[in-house]
Amino acid sequence: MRRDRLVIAATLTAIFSADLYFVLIPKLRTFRNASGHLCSCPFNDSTLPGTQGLVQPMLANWTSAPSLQSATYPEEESGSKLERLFAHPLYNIQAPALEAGEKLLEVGQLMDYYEKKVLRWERHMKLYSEAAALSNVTITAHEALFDPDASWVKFHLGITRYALYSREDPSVQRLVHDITAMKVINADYTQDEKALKGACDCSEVVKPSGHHLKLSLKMHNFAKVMFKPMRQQRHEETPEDVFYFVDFQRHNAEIAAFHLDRVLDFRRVPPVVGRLVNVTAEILQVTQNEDLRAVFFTSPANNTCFFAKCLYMCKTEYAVCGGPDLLEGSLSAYLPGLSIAPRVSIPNPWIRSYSFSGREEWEGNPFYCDTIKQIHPYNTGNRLLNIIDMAIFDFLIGNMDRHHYEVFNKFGDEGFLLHLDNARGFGKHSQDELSILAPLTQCCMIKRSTLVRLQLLSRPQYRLSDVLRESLELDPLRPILTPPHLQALDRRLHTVLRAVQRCVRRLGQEQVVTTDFISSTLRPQLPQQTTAQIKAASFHGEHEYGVMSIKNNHTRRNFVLLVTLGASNSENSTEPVDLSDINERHVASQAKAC
Ligand SMILES: Nc1ncnc2c1ncn2[C@@H]1O[C@H](COP(=O)(O)OP(=O)(O)OP(=O)(O)O)[C@@H](O)[C@H]1O
Ligand SMILES: [Mn+2]
Repeated sequence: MRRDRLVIAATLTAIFSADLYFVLIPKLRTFRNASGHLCSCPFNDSTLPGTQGLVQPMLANWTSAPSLQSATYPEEESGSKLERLFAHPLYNIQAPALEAGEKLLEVGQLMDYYEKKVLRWERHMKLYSEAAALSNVTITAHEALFDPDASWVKFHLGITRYALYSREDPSVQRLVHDITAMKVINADYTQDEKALKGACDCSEVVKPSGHHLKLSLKMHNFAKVMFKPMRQQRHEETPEDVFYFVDFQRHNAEIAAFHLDRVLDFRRVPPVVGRLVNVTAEILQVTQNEDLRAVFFTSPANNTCFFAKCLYMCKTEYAVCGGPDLLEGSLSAYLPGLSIAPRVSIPNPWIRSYSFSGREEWEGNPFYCDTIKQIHPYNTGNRLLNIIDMAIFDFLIGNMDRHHYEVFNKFGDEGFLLHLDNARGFGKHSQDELSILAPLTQCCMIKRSTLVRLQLLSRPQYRLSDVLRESLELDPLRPILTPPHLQALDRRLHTVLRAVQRCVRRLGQEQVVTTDFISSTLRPQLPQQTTAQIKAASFHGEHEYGVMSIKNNHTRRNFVLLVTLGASNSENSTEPVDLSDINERHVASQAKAC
């Protein structure tokens, strides 16, 4: 009996030792190797669930930038993630020197325009004060002074064909700060609401949309901002049964969208900042519009409130109230006026039906993008890729209300898209509206420059929710987004990356990831040995990548091109470069990447 026990014990020990030696130890070794640094391939981390087979090889192909390696920035590294993001080479690419016509406005032209506006305002105020004195009405007249060095003027002057502002432009930070302190000298309905003249077709639930309670505020230095008051508490989610087109406009969504746009490096949203507005002193007492004054009332709780003039919503239960006078709101810096910088508003090809039961073609036709690709301006240039950027942005914020987009006339088809009006974003954090991504999933295209930034933001060292949280901390109305909204951003970012992954599996990287339109569309039309002049390049020797704006001799157009180059090429950066040469080198460095 005792011998039996001994045999059993000996057998078990033998089995355990064999298991330890042949199974457990090798497993531990593999695990250690996997989490170790055997492969120096960048982006080689596990931050993208379910992205094996796409993101790692894809990114390995694109860049061998050591600065992107986890080894350089361990996850727990302290310090500002936002600063680290903006210090990253991808966010420090030297912009090409601007050529004539690439700026939206010239200084002289803008100054003449504003001088005329200031004179008109002064004339108007003189007449208004005289009329008020005659009728024995006291008005609060605030001093107004135009300052050509004001940050809002600098913002207008800094708009180019590439973006609303440049990364390094200090005037945008200054403007955001200034807006919180500027004195309001006039308040009025916005132009589009004025066009409604108080009429509202109640058979159309959505359009026209004069019930949003947005106002335009003029400041003491002639800056103009659009004010959207707070209508919803931060923690409230849009109820399930509410259609997106009757959803509230959220002031915090406007603020968060500006910050997100900056973090994504799009720079297509005008600066927005939160501010506590005194609705009595800064709206009621400064407005000269009788209609606006007429919608103010005092609530039973003695708070000053106002409601929209639209008949459909002219009910006091839809009013917003100060507490008793102060009300949170978003203030968005106005773009230069339409008479000096005309813009065109274009229906979004992926527009939704603004009725209870309607359906648009794209919702039922999986080949819808093929049709769009044939139509001008989506059949050439960057327009369709810009629409896809916008769809990604809207998917991240959960905005289903992108019925139109605007572009500056001056920049023609190659201009960037303005992402105005993001107030219907951030309505639901617990739900991701996949249909917003339709332009990406149906067209299966994405700019390489957008994708690399999204991938960077999916890494723990630059996690989107972390950098955005930090950025939003700069706003006076912080916290702007609740934690679930921030977490939703990370989840949605991975959804975008997975959508790209599926496209690449189906169609191949060449077709899906567009080097800002050079590789798949333009190159085949070019003669074999077409040369391209690099206007500006930013090489980060040790990082081995650069972005160049090249002027193509054949088409005389500029492109931003992301390429992988060896460190030794940096001294060639001002030499004319052969396109096919770039691609050869690109391929060569891809091969050695991992
Ligand atoms: N920062 C800005 N500068 C200049 N114009 C702006 C700005 N923001 C918005 N606008 C203009 O005002 C219009 C209405 O603004 P917005 O879309 O934010 O309000 P809305 O009430 O939601 O209107 P709609 O329902 O038509 O979208 C925009 O289409 C745009 O032309
Ligand atoms: Mn809108």
